[in-house]
Amino acid sequence: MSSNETPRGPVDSSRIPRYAGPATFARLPRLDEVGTADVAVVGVPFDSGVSYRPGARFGGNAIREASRLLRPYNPAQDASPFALAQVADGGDIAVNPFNINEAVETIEAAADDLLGTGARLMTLGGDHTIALPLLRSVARKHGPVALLHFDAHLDTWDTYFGAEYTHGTPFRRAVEEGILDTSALSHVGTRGPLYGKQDLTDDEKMGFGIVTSSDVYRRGADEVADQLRQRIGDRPLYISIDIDCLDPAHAPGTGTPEAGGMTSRELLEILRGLASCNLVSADVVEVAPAYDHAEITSVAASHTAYELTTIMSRQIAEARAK
Ligand SMILES: N=C(N)NCCCC(=O)O
Ligand SMILES: [Zn+2]
Ligand SMILES: [Zn+2]
Repeated sequence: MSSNETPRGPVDSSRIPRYAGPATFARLPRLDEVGTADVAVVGVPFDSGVSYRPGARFGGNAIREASRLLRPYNPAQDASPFALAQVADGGDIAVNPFNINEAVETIEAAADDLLGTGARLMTLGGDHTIALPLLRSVARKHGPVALLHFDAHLDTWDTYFGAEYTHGTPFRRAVEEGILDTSALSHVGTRGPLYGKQDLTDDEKMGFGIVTSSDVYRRGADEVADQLRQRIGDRPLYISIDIDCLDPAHAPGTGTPEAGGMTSRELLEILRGLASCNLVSADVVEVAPAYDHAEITSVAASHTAYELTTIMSRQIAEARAK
């Protein structure tokens, strides 16, 4: 979208019932209907990298379905994200479910294409394996990026069954490849049993700081967001959200649930506290609708993606106004 064009927004739910028609994220136009977008929302139907329950390949479409109820004005950030910038749904990346190496390459190439048009990426669904190719592509454009990783798990393990590309290993690979800015790496929402104490030692050596789910509970979302914001500064930032950062009460529909997690309110509040960060792209992963009930998980995921797209749209509009 050029700066003098008005973005094409979502379908008007006061005229066309919000449950009618095929689902795009937030009822936004498809990318092919608008040509190019400032923020491209893209599904990544891939879950061949999981160590436990499969099903995150269906996450993107479940989030799109749950996002029908989102409305155009976000009072928490005092912004109408879809009027400030062109946000559009780019459909799904067609990923090989039988060959993880090829899937990783396909995701990286698709992300390169989209970022090459000038869009920021907001990906929906998939297992956490997909963060690696997305980070590779983002780092190719911006250089090593700061990473905020919301997750019950560290995802900095080495291999599973000898496999390097899995949903438990993307961030170790990313550190090895030099695509992360190791002065600004944080896990948020971490909890649950580990394989050994060494997991934490290894993770710290890679440069990660940890804000556990109990830290969030004790210190509160505002203080946590302030601390994260200071650490990130004005570096280009990638936010990766594994929906299992939430307590299973707030996100039952996921593959590796752990008790004692954050509430969806805490997650959304922390994200709002990061609104001034230079968010270049983001993902919401590990939504597995087969284990969901009443769309609890996909509703939480859709609101999470809404806050993230609001942050990106506001920044795009601010940069244009300068
Ligand atoms: N949900 C993600 N991304 N990772 C979980 C890995 C848990 C494990 O198998 O030890
Ligand atoms: Zn996880
Ligand atoms: Zn994860």
